[in-house]
Amino acid sequence: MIPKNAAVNFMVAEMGWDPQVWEDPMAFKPERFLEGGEFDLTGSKEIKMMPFGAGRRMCPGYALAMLHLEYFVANLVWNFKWEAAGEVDLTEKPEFTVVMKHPLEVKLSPRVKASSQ
Ligand code: HEM
Repeated sequence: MIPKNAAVNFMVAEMGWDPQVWEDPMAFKPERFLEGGEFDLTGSKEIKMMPFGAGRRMCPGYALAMLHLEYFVANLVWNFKWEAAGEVDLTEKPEFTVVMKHPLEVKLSPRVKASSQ
């Protein structure tokens, strides 16, 4: 029984580390977020992650935010060549949010496009 006026916290990060929720949770597998993958952002079928909250008060701007983020990342990949400048170490460090213990260093170079002028 949850007492009246109790504050209820969801352990959102733990959800992401739970092998009962995610297959091989610590593996870097971005393809799991492809359409048709094990990823459900709205939590309509089940709640496996909740970056935009869940339920009736879920972020109403999530579709706009996702469009913007996809557009932003797509442009970064389209306009720049990304190469690791050293060893890539995905070890985590908890701060206000979870950050990389050894920050990623990249070598960025612009993808030169043929000018139309
Ligand atoms: C990456 C971008 C964003 C993230 C991670 C995010 C995340 C969230 C989260 C976690 C909540 C609380 C949901 C809950 O209480 O269960 C929320 C609420 C809300 N968000 Fe977002 N949001 C984003 C972008 C946006 C955008 C672009 C808009 C508007 C254009 C927006 C408008 C709102 C509003 C109005 C609420 C309050 C909804 C309510 O209380 O009924 N958000 N958002």
